[in-house]
Amino acid sequence: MGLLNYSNKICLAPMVRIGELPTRLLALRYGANLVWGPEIVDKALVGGTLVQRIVNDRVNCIDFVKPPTNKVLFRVHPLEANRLVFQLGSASPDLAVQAAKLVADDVAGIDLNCGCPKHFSVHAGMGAGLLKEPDRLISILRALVKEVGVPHNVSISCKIRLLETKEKTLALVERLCSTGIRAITIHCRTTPMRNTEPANRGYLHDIVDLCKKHNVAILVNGDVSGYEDGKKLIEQYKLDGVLIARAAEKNVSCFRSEGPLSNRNLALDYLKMALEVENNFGNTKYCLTQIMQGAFRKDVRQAAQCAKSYDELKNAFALEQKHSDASGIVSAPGHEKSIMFAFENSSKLLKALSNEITAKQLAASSFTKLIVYKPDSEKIEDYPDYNEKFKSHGIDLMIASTDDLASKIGQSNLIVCSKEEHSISFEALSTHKQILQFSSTELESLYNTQEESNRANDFPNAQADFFYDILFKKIKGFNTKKEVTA
Ligand SMILES: Cc1cc2nc3c(=O)[nH]c(=O)nc-3n(C[C@H](O)[C@H](O)[C@H](O)COP(=O)(O)O)c2cc1C
Repeated sequence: MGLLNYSNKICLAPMVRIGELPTRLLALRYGANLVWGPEIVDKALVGGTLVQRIVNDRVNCIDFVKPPTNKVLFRVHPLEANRLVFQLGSASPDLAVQAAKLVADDVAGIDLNCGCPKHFSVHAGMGAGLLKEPDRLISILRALVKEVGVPHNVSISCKIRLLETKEKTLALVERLCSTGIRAITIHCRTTPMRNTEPANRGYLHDIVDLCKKHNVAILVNGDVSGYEDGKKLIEQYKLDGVLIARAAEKNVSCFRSEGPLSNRNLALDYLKMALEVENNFGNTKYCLTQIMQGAFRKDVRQAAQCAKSYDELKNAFALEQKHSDASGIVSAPGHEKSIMFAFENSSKLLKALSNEITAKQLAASSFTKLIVYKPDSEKIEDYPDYNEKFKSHGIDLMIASTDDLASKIGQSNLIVCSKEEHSISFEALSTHKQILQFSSTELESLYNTQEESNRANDFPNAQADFFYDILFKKIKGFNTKKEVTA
């Protein structure tokens, strides 16, 4: 999967119950760069019967299920590729390695929880219990790096709390940096401190300097309220990134650069996402009722709280819609619109699109922003600089990377994407975007035609008509249609 790049990242912190798939996917859609899953203890994966890895075609996910009940322990979506960190609870190098190996090929990072102050964790020598036994903590990290990180090409990290004194914290960080881990998250509170006490960043600069000296990424957690605050802290303390927990628990759209959504709109997005990925009903109800607090009429909240099935949850929302039209979350395209192209071979596509006819057609359909998704497999140098060409038609050209794919999908009014790229079409469809899909064979003919035509200087020619006909017919019609597939 390739090692994680932790630099300049605003991330969803690990949270049991909250950090299941719907929250993670929404966090990514709203702009989070990386997402941590909820802590799962090693024994849940390897104790008794081994967890099984199952490809779930129905929701296009990988499920880790526990026989004999086959309860889903962890569900991973392809949209999380390169951006998902699995958090492990462990007190033993052997168990940690066995458990981490089971998920290593489906996640980008594995993080050891060394900060949970809860009795069940500390009592078993896990979480903050590890801070009291640094030798064991170090041996777990070394084992994870050697036996999982290196062979599976997955990044190993840990999340710790401050110790009682600056000297003790720095001494521990120095030891952690020598284990081969790639990142440390520091929750700026000591173990006895409750979350209601303000985070202590008093000597954060020293911790940052130490990590930088060892080339280990440093991420900070504690009282980060959202996108703006995160960016400010990254700059102020020269951090690699920040992790946001409670602010995201309350409203996961805190990752949006343009500010959070109202809890009403968020609740609707959450329910739709939970349905799309078939999230466990009990978990959906728990997360949803948290989001709904104070944001819905009392009778609606009560109906949600009493719901025993997804149908009953939907009925609760139907009750709400009697009072207000909640369909406003599917934003109507305004005057200025964005179009996004997302294919595996986008540099070729951009070359094929960069002709006068395309630019004029896009401008005629009021598109002022053209977003082209650059998959990780392509180099930015492969993208010719067509900015001026499109600019002369009043269109801003923007190249989006995997990191900001979800947020760019969120900003687009129409998404033209590959039929084979399920994660893109999933995100586009679940955000209720207009979507137009082409297969790679259809596109291939466009590329080839364009290359021939370039040589003959007569683009587009008759063979490209197929693609262009469908594309522009649909683009022109897209205001009135909800979903478009070629
Ligand atoms: C509901 C909830 C669940 C949490 N679960 C985890 C967890 O699984 N692993 C972990 O390392 N920290 C967990 N934490 C702690 C947070 O990741 C974070 O360290 C803490 O809340 C401080 O960050 P904040 O001030 O942004 O909330 C949890 C916190 C909350 C509120």
